[in-house]
Amino acid sequence: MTGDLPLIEVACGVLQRADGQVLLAQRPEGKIAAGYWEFPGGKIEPGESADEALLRELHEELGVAVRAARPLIRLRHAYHNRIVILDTWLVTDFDGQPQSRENQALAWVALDAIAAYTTLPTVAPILKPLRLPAHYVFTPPTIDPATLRDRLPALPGDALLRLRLPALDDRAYAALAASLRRGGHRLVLDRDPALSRELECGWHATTRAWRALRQRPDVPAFYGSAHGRADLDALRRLDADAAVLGAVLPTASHPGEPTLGWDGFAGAALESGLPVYAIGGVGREHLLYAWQHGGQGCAGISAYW
Ligand SMILES: Nc1nc2c([nH]c(=O)n2[C@H]2C[C@H](O)[C@@H](COP(=O)(O)OP(=O)(O)OP(=O)(O)O)O2)c(=O)[nH]1
Repeated sequence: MTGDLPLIEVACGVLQRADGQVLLAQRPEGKIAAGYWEFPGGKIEPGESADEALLRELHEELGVAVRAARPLIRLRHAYHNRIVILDTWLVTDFDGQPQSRENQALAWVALDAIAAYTTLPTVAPILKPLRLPAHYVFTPPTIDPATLRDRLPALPGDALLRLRLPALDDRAYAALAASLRRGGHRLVLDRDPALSRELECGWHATTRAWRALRQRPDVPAFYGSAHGRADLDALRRLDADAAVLGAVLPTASHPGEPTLGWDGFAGAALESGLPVYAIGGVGREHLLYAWQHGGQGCAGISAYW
C-alpha cells in the first residue's frame, strides 16, 4: 500500500514486428479499465521476477513463447484507486502467432496510428522510448566538418547525433545541419529552436537552457541534460522526449568530478517517466548495463569517435 492506495506491480511486453507495428490488446469485460487498449501483460506474482512474469503472462494471454526481450522502461502511474508500477519490456523475438486466449481483442498497430485507440494512460510514455535508438552520440566540440563526415559511417546506424560544435558560427552550423539532414541522419541541434523546426530535427537543451523554460519548446523532439532525479522530474514536466543523465563513470575530461555510478543512475532514472541515456565515461560497450539500470541506452562523445 502507498498511502491508502494499493501498489500493483505489473510486467508488460511490447511485441514489435519487423515493419515496426506493435501489438495492442484491449482489456476485456470484467477486468478493471475494460475497453482500454494496453500492452499485453499482467501482475507480477509473489516470488516472481519481472521477466518471469513477462514470459508467463505472454504465454497465458497470447500463447507466444518469448525468445528474447530487454527492459524498455519502468513507469509508475497513480490512478485514483491504485498505483501501478509497470515494468515494460521490448520483446525482440518470440515463437508463435499471438492469439486471444483471454477474450481480449488484439491489433497490430503502427506507432503513429496508436493515437486513434483509446489507451491506458501508461501507453503514451512507452511510445517515447520505443521511438528512440539505443545510442545518442555528441560530436567532439572541435571536430571539423570534413572529419565529421568521414567518421559518421562508423557510428551506430540509427544513433541520434547531436551537433555540438560551439566553435562553428550559426551560418556554417545551419549549412552543415541541412546537408547532414539530407543524408538521413537523426540530428539533434542545440542552436535556435527555429533551426530545429525548419530542418525537422531534435533540439538539445543544456541544464542552463531548459531551466529558463516555462513550457515545452516548439520543436519536433526535445532532449535535455540532467544531473539527478530533480532534473529528470523537471524535464518530464516540460514534456521532454528524453534526458541524458550523468556523469555515470569517471571521465578523463572531468577528473575528480563526482559520479553517479550505475546504482545512482538507476536510482534516478527508474520510474522517472522519461527515457534516460547514461553519459560520462560510457560507450557502446555499456549498453547492457544501461538497459539493466533502467536506461534507454548510452550517450557520449569520446567513446564513439
Ligand atoms: N497489462 C497491462 N496492464 C497495464 C498497462 N498499463 C496499466 O496501467 N496497466 C494496469 C492495469 C491493471 O491495473 C494492471 C494489470 O493488471 P491485470 O488485471 O491486467 O493483471 P492480470 O492479467 O494479472 O489479471 P488478473 O489475473 O488479476 O485478472 O496494470 C499496460 O500497458 N498493460
